[in-house]
Order: sequence, then structure tokens, then C-alpha cells
Amino acid sequence: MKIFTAEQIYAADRFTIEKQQITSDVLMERAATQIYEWMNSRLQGAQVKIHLFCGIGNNGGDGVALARQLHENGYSIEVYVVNYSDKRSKDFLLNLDRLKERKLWPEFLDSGCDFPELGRKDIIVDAVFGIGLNRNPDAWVLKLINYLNTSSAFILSIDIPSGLFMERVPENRDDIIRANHVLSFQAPKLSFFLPQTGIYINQWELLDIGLDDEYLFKTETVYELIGKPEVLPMYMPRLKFSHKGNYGHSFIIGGSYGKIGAVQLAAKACLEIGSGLLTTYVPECGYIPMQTSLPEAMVIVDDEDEKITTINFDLKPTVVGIGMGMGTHKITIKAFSEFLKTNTAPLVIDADGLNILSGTPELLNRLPNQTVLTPHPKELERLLGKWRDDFDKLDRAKAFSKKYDCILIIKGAHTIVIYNGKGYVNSTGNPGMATAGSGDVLAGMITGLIAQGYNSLDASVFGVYLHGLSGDLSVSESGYEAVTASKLIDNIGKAFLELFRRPEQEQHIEEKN
Ligand SMILES: NC(=O)C1=CN([C@@H]2O[C@H](COP(=O)(O)OP(=O)(O)OC[C@H]3O[C@@H](n4cnc5c(N)ncnc54)[C@H](OP(=O)(O)O)[C@@H]3O)[C@@H](O)[C@H]2O)[C@H](O)CC1
Ligand SMILES: [K+]
Repeated sequence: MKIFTAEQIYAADRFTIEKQQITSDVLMERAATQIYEWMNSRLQGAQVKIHLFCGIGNNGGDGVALARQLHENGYSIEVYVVNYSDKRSKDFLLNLDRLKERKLWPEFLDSGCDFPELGRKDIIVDAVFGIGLNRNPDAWVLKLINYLNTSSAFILSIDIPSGLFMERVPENRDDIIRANHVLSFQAPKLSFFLPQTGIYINQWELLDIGLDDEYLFKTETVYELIGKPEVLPMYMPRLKFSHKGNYGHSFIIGGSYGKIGAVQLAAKACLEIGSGLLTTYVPECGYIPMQTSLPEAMVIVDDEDEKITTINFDLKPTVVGIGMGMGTHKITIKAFSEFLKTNTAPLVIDADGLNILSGTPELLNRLPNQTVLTPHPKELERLLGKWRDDFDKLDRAKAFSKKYDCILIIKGAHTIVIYNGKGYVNSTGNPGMATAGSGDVLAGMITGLIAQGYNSLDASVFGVYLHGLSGDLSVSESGYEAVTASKLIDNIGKAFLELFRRPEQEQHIEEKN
């Protein structure tokens, strides 16, 4: 699903208005009706007090139109106009008049006024600012935002929490509405998915206001939210007349004394996701652990017992995954550097492989095209340098990926795969996955997908999605705290099955037919 910028959303509005031969207030009315229906289906006429805080732009206009619909259907409402500017929008004014025609008089809030009393069980509709916010709100508006945040009432934000910018991080953490739920129009907003801005949103949902399909389809976006519809077409079914040689030979290099487990996890995940063959390269101390825990894998050992000192092997891997638990000893750096001189296979680099790269950046020039790098935040910072904020981080990541023609996977609550100036924002996964070895599993999964013939970008996007889905399945079995990297591996198979599971309702209709 595309993630549009504010400019693109405004352009979509104009295109829709022109093509559907409607006025702009029809779009506003559609927006308000969608929110009304969402609220009504949950409240079912309950006599709870609904406080609507409306700005003076179109976000405020949505709020005022919603107030009218709620009132007409018997809900108990209070409307407040947050009078932060004289530049009231045309459709806001139109809807304000419609409210007054019904003898509904909003309370106007200005600097210096007292804020209304809010009950614990009340509902706040936040329609102060939408996607048009372009500067810091005045101090008294920030005070209001703070006041709303400290109330215990449920906050429903329209389109985006007020105070949250579309493309930059707020200066002060307290200047943004902390929404219990956001009802956003047509498309998700990038700020919902970044660590510094996503924290203001507990849950979000999209409402379709009928923006023109042609515009939405044709307009290219930099960011895309990756869900099932995006990954299903990537799936490569297995062929009936195939053998293990068709699914590639993965080669996983890593481990050091006390960290052989990282290779075990990556190797298991690589096999579980479908790699045809797998060889691991570990220090000698890893031989017995690898052979006993993973009988499917072949093992080559280094001459040294505790660390990798040379990477000598006599096989032609389809793909190499390197770095998990490898350490950054001088001699290991030398071995890695020598390996890069001759390697031509596609690469997935994780953990200490990344630390070596950031300490010896000249090695970056030796990476084959489309090498996949899977850094966690600290490793990413070592590669990119300190970023100003999450948006700057994305810009730096795009520039880095372009410079070295590599695929950069920014791991987080919403992992983002960066390549060729684009960002693929993952939608699966959960905080249970913040656990030891989770990254080793991801690196192994991506390696295993490349082995089977997925191109490195698809393998990254699909691998990240399946990894998150395995995490979601693990949580449904054991709760957040008990998710471990091994459980993620156990659920890779179920994640594949889940991809093809149709919603129960759909199955039921088909059975009846
Ligand atoms: N397609 C859709 O998604 C539709 C969405 N709708 C709703 O419209 C808003 C966007 O409305 P807009 O009027 O463009 O913007 P806002 O309501 O967010 O802001 C209004 C104006 O406020 C000014 N502004 C910005 N920042 C500040 C500030 N810190 N202090 C004071 N004033 C500020 C700015 O105007 P300026 O000229 O003064 O810069 C804004 O324009 C969207 O979020 C949806 O809720 C439509 O209803 C239907 C289509
Ligand atoms: K809002």
C-alpha cells in the first residue's frame, strides 16, 4: 500500500474533485460520514459525552461536519473551535454555518481561556490539526494539547494526531496528541511507522473517502507499506520436478567461542525457509555443536579453535550469509577482507560483519551489487553516522544504499528495507521479537530466500515480512515475553501457510455456493 506525502494527498483531492465533478465539501462530508459510521458502529447510541476539538482548517472542518452528524443521530456532543488563526478554510466555514443553522453554538477557545472539563469516560475527537501542520503551534495550543493528553478520556484523532508533522520530528515530545486511535483517510502516513513519531499512535485504521483510483494507482511513492497483497506476488512456488539443487546452496560464515548459537540460529532459519543445501563455516569449537544440533547442515571449520582466521572453502555457494557471532578480532577482519576480494556470490551481512565494515569502510567498495545489510540501530549508526532524526536517518540510508548499491534493512518495530531510493515499510512483527538471536534468524531467512532464486530485494522485503509474521504467530502461541528466536524459526512454516489462508468469512461464502 502506497504511503503518500501531504502534497500527493492534496493533488489526489484536486484530481478527484475534477474527475468526479464534485465540490471539495463533498469529500469533507464523505470523511465525516466515514468517521461517524465508524463511531456509531462501536457506540451504538451510547450516551457518552463526545467533545470535539476542531481547528479552523479542513481537519477542523471534518470535526465540525462530524459533530453535525453525531448530533443528528442523537449523540451528546460539545464542539470547541480551537481558534489558532484567522485563516479559516472555506469548507470549515461552510460546516460551521451548517452547525449554527441547527442552533448548535460551539465554544471558541483562544489564548487565555479556560479549557473545558473532561470526564474520565468521555470521548475526545481530535480535529485540531491535520496534514496541513507546517510550523510549531502557539504556546496556548500546546497547552491545550497537553491538557487533552493528561485527561483520562479516550482520544480519537482525525487523520493524524494533532501536532504531528507529516515529514519531520517534533521539537518537544509533549507537543503532540497521544491518540488512542487514529482514523486516517485513504492512505497511511509515514510518521505512523517511525520510532520517534509512531509513539503518538496507539492504533490506526484507514477510512476510504473515495479518492480517485487512477490517481492512487499511477502516482509513484517513495515509501510503501508491505502487507500480504504486496508479498504474495513475490512467492515462488516449488516445482513438482525439482530437486534440492534447484533451491540453492547457502553458505553461512560466522561464530566465535561462546557465540556459535548465532550461526545455529541463522543456519536453522535458512533451512527452514527452504534453502536446498546449507554449509556453515565456523571456528573449530563450533564443529560438534553444529553437527549435533543441525544434522541437515554440512560444516567446514577454521584451523583455529575460537575464532575465524581464514575463510578457505571448496564449494560454489549460491549465496553467502556472513557475520553472525563472528567477532571483530584483527585476524577475523583480515579473513573477511580477503574473502571479499574473491567472493562473487550474493551476500547477506549481519552483526559483526557490519561492525567490521563500519570500522574498515574501504571494504564497502568490495561488496557485490545488491548486498543485503541487516543492521540493528547501533550498527546502523556506526555505518551512517549520527542522524538528526528519523527522517534524516531515512535520507542518509537512501544515500548510503545508492553509494554502495546495497540493500539496507533498518530493523525496528516497522523494519524498513531501503533500496534504489525507495523504502519498503514492514507491517508484521511485534515487541516480543525484541529478543536475543532474532536478528540472526532474519539474516538466515533472507540468505535462504536468495538461495532459492529470489532476487536480493524481494528476498529482503519478503524475508522481513515472514520474520514478522513468524513473530506474530509465536505471540499467539506463547505471549510476548516467551517469544524466543527458536520459536520464530519454528513458526516459519506456519507463516508460509498463513500467507495463503483466506479469511474465514470468504471461505464460508464459497462453501455455501
Ligand atoms: N484527501 C484527504 O485526505 C482529505 C482530507 N481532509 C482533511 O483535511 C485535512 C487537511 O486540511 P488543511 O486545511 O490542509 O490543513 P489543517 O487542517 O491541518 O491545517 C489548517 C491550516 O493551519 C495552518 N497552520 C499550519 N500549522 C499551523 C500552526 N502551527 N499554527 C497555526 N496555523 C497553522 C495552515 O495554513 P497556513 O496558510 O497558515 O500555513 C494550514 O493550512 C486533512 O488532515 C483531513 O483531515 C478533507 O476534509 C477531505 C480530503
Ligand atoms: K487531528
